[in-house]
Amino acid sequence: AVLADNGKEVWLWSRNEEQVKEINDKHRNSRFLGETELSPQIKATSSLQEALFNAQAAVLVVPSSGMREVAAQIRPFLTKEMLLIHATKGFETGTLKRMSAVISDELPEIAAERIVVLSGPSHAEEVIRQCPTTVVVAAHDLDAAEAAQDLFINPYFRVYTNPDIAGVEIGGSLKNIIALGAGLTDGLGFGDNAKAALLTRGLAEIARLGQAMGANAQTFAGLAGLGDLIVTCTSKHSRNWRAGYMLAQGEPLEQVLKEMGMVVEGVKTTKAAYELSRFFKVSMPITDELYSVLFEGKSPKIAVEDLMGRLRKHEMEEI
Ligand SMILES: NC(=O)C1=CN([C@@H]2O[C@H](COP(=O)(O)OP(=O)(O)OC[C@H]3O[C@@H](n4cnc5c(N)ncnc54)[C@H](OP(=O)(O)O)[C@@H]3O)[C@@H](O)[C@H]2O)C=CC1
Ligand SMILES: O=C(CO)COP(=O)(O)O
Repeated sequence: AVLADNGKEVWLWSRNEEQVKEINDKHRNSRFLGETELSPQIKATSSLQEALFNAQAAVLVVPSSGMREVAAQIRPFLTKEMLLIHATKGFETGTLKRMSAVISDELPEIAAERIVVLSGPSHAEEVIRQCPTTVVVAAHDLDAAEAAQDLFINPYFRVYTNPDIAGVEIGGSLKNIIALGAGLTDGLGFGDNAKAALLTRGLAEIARLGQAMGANAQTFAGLAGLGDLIVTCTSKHSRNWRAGYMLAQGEPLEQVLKEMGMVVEGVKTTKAAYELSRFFKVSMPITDELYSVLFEGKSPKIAVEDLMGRLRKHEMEEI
């Protein structure tokens, strides 16, 4: 919608024929956007070849679990000049790779300089209403970042550049763990103090792992770090927050995910971060407790008690 508002011809690709038909015939995507009318400049297709024909840029936004498969599928239709922008938040299960690395694996002929990450505090439900939104585009190459900035920027969608791809991907992914935790503490009826504690100490462990993985600490104070953490932990639009809230009501994880019907990246990301924290030998107490709640049946209330009862320490201590 942002690209169409900027006068671009936009082709959406979907594997769902009914969705394609609805977008083309009625200019609506009712499953995700209700009655909102889409610009007629947005066309849909179930053919990747058609979607990518003569394209200046491809924007990949499937859930992290589908990124490798979709990147491989688009390979025959890419040109070297095309900009590859992704907005997916998460790591690949098993390999623990960031999404830009998964894309590079599958598209070896695309120069790393053409890969751009778009991230930040941006719920689709508000962007479609043209609510003022700020995001960041990260690329190794400033020209590529500025080309992506040019495509998206407009009076309601402000786009900053940042050279730190790792930091932007890691910040956007790890905040979903803390958002699950924020939903849990809200669901348990704990107040604003608990939420502020979770965000602040959550950001500390996000930055700790991020720096160990080669990211710039400053990125975590920016839109892809603190910004996205705030929007996801404080909004009812957030699927991760909602999933945490439902878990606190005692609903089993499988049922929560089924009811949501949309991706809750924080679940897989908790497992990935749990493994990454051990690989990089970084302490992530909130992630550890969430791992126990999600995958080991620990009671959320006991998890909070255990976090509060940890050994006393200095606020700036590394471990
Ligand atoms: N929604 C938001 O506001 C934001 C989302 N993101 C990130 O974007 C990514 C996608 O999120 P979102 O669109 O909200 O997720 P949803 O679950 O709402 O939608 C996912 C869409 O991707 C399709 N899909 C899933 N896997 C594949 C695949 N292998 N091949 C083709 N299509 C596939 C699904 O199709 P089907 O219905 O057929 O399964 C569905 O249409 C996530 O990483 C999320 O964190 C980032 C910023 C904001
Ligand atoms: O990343 C998002 C907003 O920036 C969307 O968060 P959820 O996936 O929790 O809905």
